[in-house]
Amino acid sequence: MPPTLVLVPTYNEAATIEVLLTRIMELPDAVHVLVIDDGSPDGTADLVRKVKTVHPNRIFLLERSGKQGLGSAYRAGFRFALERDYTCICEIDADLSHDPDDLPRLIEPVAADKTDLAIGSRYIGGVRVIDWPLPRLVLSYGAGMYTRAITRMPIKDVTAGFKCFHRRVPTHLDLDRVRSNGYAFQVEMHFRTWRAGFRIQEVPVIFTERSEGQSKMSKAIVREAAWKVWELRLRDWVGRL
Ligand SMILES: Nc1nc2c(ncn2[C@@H]2O[C@H](COP(=O)(O)OP(=O)(O)O[C@H]3O[C@H](CO)[C@@H](O)[C@H](O)[C@@H]3O)[C@@H](O)[C@H]2O)c(=O)[nH]1
Repeated sequence: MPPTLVLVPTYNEAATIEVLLTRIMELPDAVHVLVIDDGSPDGTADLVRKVKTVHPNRIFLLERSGKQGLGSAYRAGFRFALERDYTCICEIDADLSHDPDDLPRLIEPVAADKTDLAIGSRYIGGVRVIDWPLPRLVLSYGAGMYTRAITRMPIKDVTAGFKCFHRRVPTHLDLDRVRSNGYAFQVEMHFRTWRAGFRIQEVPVIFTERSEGQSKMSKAIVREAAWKVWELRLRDWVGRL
């Protein structure tokens, strides 16, 4: 497996972060983790430091002051990865809704140069979501239909947060231009990756609703995603993506 960095943004994920890190550490040694924590009041960073004492060379912690958004956390994570020698750069949620055992299935096609971005998809070959309340499932699935209708992006799970990029993708994309901060960050990265001509593959995964902690979904995040797709489409149309 090539040098791989798994980015984990966290805000109040003390209930699950230790288990997540321990499970990722069961993967081959080439897989490292960067947790980007936004000063979680529940002490998430202390727990990361605790697991880090066991794996000092594989776990990294970036501590930021105050909640600055998912997109901002990922931008910082990608910069960290690109300053170092990682070939594969993955994203995963901290709440165990994504199964860390699926990481090799996302890393392998990228490592074998069969694709530039492997997306862990909930919506190919049916709907693979466990325990999501119906309104949340309808919102996520509906957001996908809306986004695809406006952007024409050939991706089923447009808001997926579980994926693996080859480093050539974020190297090519100008991260300073990716301004979305909520879950729209995921849509914007997919759109820019696709429009830049990179290869994208969706890999079926099962998404299980978190049993601990709370989602950071908010009306502001939904609003941002709703107008962002129009902005991306229009920018692309006038050649100023
Ligand atoms: N550092 C940091 N991390 C954050 C912030 N906001 C959220 N996170 C972290 O980002 C991850 C995802 O946030 P959740 O709030 O758990 O997301 P969700 O509602 O379960 O979201 C699901 O749907 C989204 C939209 O479709 C997906 O983008 C996401 O991957 C997941 O599938 C979690 O690890 C959470 O701690 C923030 O402001 N700062």
